[in-house]
Amino acid sequence: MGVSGSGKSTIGIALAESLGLTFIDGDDLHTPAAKAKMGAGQPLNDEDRAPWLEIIARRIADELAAGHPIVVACSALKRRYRDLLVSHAPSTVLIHLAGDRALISERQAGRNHEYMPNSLLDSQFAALEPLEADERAFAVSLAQTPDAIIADIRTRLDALDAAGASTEEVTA
Ligand SMILES: Nc1ncnc2c1ncn2[C@@H]1O[C@H](COP(=O)(O)OP(=O)(O)OP(=O)(O)O)[C@@H](O)[C@H]1O
Ligand SMILES: O=C(O)[C@H](O)[C@@H](O)[C@H](O)[C@H](O)CO
Repeated sequence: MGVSGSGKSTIGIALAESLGLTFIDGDDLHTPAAKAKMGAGQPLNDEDRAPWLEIIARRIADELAAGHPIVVACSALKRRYRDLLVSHAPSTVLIHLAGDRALISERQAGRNHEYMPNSLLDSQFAALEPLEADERAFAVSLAQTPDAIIADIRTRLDALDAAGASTEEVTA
């Protein structure tokens, strides 16, 4: 999870490969209308995100029901969004790719996104609610190479496993 440009797709793909799991990018599950709204420079609101989060939550539940632990990239900016995802898959581990706005803005400048303008970064930070202590979650710094981030995540997941928490599905 994290704001636009935090590395969810990049790290999600690499993490899924590293863990031998399927990867699902929440961006691929947006409706054309939602993509058009963001493309027009309008941030999504709670009403816009609700059906999208439901679709992601159902995909997670379906994959887990079929015995396929997965890695999912989803902004999951607000606590109640994360609670919805976790309600469908209680074993979810949320991983926040956290970093400062300047670095993320720099990274956004280096890519051409299908629809997301860099101008929406402030609205992403405005919507972002930091992880809370009771969430089965951790933050990792995005100010590292992708390989270092993957190593960091795997260390933290192993620690969760050692603590007896099975990690069937992670959300980046
Ligand atoms: N750890 C990293 N180090 C350097 N560059 C990175 C790192 N992670 C991602 N990037 C680069 O930053 C840009 C944004 O990454 P990415 O598209 O994965 O973010 P995202 O969170 O999925 O964004 P969005 O939600 O807008 O799709 C890409 O150009 C990507 O190659
Ligand atoms: O929650 C949201 O506002 C959206 O999911 C955005 O985060 C974009 O989909 C994604 O970041 C692509 O840029």
